[in-house]
Amino acid sequence: MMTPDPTLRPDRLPEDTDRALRPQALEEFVGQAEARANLRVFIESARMRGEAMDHTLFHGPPGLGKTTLAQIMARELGVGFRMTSGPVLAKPGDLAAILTNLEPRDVLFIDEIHRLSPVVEEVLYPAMEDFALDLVIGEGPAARTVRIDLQPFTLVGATTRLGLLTTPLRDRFGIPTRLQFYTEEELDLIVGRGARLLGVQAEAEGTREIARRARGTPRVAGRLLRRVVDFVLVEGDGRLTKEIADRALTRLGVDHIGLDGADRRYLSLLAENYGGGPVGVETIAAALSEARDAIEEVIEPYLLQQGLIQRTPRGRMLAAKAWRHLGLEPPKGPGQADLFEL
Ligand SMILES: Nc1ncnc2c1ncn2[C@@H]1O[C@H](COP(=O)(O)OP(=O)(O)OP(=O)(O)O)[C@@H](O)[C@H]1O
Ligand SMILES: [Mg+2]
Repeated sequence: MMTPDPTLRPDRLPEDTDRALRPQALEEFVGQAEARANLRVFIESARMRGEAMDHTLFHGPPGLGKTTLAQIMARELGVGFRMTSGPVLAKPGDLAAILTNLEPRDVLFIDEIHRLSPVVEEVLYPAMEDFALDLVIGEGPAARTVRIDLQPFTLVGATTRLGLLTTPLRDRFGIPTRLQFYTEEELDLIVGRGARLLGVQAEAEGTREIARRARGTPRVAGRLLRRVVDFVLVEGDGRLTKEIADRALTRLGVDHIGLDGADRRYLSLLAENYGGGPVGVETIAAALSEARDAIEEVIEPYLLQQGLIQRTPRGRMLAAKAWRHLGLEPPKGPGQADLFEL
């Protein structure tokens, strides 16, 4: 079995290899038409009023542009950008220090906001609602609460797991925005732009091939592009063609619909060990030796979107399309009948 290349996964690398390809303005940002159109209005309106834009929450699978959009928002609003993340904010004081140092109308970006600890989250409530910080001074019976005013700011939260956000936090975002997987056409534009930025001559069929196999995800498209460019330079004649893209991607274990080794291991497990399911996600995680979170956040969203698997109350099931993709006949046993009962 082919070991999946970890750098092809849409989740983050320690160092951000995406930086050079990251769009800087809303104008350059491809796709997410609805979100983009709405953001344009809210940004413009905030600018006209000279006020901080409403708090915004981006949610969706990794690599679809949440961090990118947060940075673009700050730039288009013409304000400062401060960035932190849920797990980094260990104590209420950590967040308080950041909040008291914000300039008027700044964007504060909190990544992985579903991983904020409850005591830190408490600090956010009055900050988001009233631009205020409630500090407890002293201890025991002498303790009292002092309210400190903050500069008005825009909190931008990002999460791959909307379901893990507490309701009070979720309710405080005026602009919740779900990011969708990208279409092949949109990814084609992103790959074409990337190729130009990397100074590579690309044929239309070549960028299209990468777009088709990018798992609906700009981050994956960017990584595949860089790998293909390596092949173009070393084995090709300097032009990114469909043939060299196909050869490179096949060598990297990315199949013709963009599934990588980990995706295929997931599908094969369901087919070969469980007759197509239903199988609980814990069982799948244990069998694949992957964290349950990684399965739910990284692998499954795309397989679900492609109609390769289904989520049922009793577990995950392989769809007919996945059986065919694996080159197998879908069984006509009771496993499949379950699908129609639901
Ligand atoms: N619409 C887009 N057009 C062009 N490139 C994009 C677009 N969206 C994202 N990218 C590229 O994909 C990379 C990943 O995007 P980003 O880091 O914003 O994803 P994310 O949603 O924050 O992911 P995570 O959940 O892992 O934090 C960016 O560096 C950028 O190069
Ligand atoms: Mg991000």
